[in-house]
Amino acid sequence: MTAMTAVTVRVPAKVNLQLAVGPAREDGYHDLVNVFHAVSVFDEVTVTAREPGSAPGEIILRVTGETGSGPTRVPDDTSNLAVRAAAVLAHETGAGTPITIDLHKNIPVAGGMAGGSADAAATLVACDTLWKTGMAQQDLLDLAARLGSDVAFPLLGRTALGTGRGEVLEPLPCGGGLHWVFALAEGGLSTGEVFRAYDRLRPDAPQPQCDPALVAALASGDAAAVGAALDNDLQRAAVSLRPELSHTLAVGEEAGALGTLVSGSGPTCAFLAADERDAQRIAARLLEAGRCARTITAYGDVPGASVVS
Ligand SMILES: C[C@@](CO)(OP(=O)(O)O)[C@H](O)COP(=O)(O)OP(=O)(O)OC[C@H]1O[C@@H](n2ccc(N)nc2=O)[C@H](O)[C@@H]1O
Ligand SMILES: Nc1ncnc2c1ncn2[C@@H]1O[C@H](COP(=O)(O)OP(=O)(O)O)[C@@H](O)[C@H]1O
Repeated sequence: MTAMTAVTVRVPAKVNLQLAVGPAREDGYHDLVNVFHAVSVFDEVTVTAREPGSAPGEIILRVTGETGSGPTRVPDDTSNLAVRAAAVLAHETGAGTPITIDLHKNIPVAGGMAGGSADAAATLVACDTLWKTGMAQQDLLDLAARLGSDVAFPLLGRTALGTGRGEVLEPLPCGGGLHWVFALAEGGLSTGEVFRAYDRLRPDAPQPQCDPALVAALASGDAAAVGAALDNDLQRAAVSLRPELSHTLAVGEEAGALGTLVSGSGPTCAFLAADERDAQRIAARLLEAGRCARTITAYGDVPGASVVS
């Protein structure tokens, strides 16, 4: 049998159906109630073993596709979350052999859809497979949480409730498919800056609570009720940094979306549609109104990071 030399993993983006944010903690993070929902916008991560004799531990990174621009551009050095994920797994297991990581990105960069976290999760799965480290799911989830608050979720995918800083996950049943339109903005927003704007706007933030109406609507697959329950505490903060987002949200509302909200820390706006045709119609209206750079239609929920070859 020949040794495996390359592993490709497909990993989804997320939208947050509820994002309730508590007050700033002493460690600078915020306690969250974060209802993650994985959608059919995928990055692909391929990890390839390099020739024996290459410097051990050295990781080469290549990034293609949606790479972003300006200060939020995807880094192509060791600060890239995918490289950090491979390095952490190698360090924990002692298994790291020289690899090349190819990221093919479709998830909008710094758009509040957790593309970097998705790449890190996919890299953990790809390296675990290539290096045959045989990590238990819970060990991968723990490693993921060390890399970032959002990195554990794309390992699970589907729909899940995240508490703590978002890394403590519990799957939530989603009884029916949901159809989405995402309106992409020019340039990204820094997650840390959005949380800081939130602290200025809500110095009195209460402890976050999960909305039972959303959980019930999801379980029964009632898209209209899910739309009515969508809620994001970071939305005001994101709009305060990018006032034009309020116009984008208004176009979706006028077009009759079942629900509208900023995705996570933004600036991507998410619109829940009744079905795929409705999603195409809302996307066309957003483009006609000239209120976004680009649209993507997608559905959820979808599985988490999985090996495709
Ligand atoms: C807001 C959310 C919603 O899912 O994601 P995005 O919409 O940006 O993708 C997440 O909470 C982002 O998760 P992630 O992007 O992994 O954040 P991290 O790397 O852990 O933290 C980046 C910065 O965000 C702030 N942060 C993050 C998570 C949290 N619970 N409280 C925070 O205050 C901190 O300022 C931290 O320095
Ligand atoms: N693999 C990666 N893909 C995208 N961004 C990355 C990656 N690794 C590190 N980053 C950094 O993380 C920032 C946030 O990117 P991203 O995860 O796409 O957005 P968000 O946190 O808004 O969901 C980027 O601006 C970039 O500087």
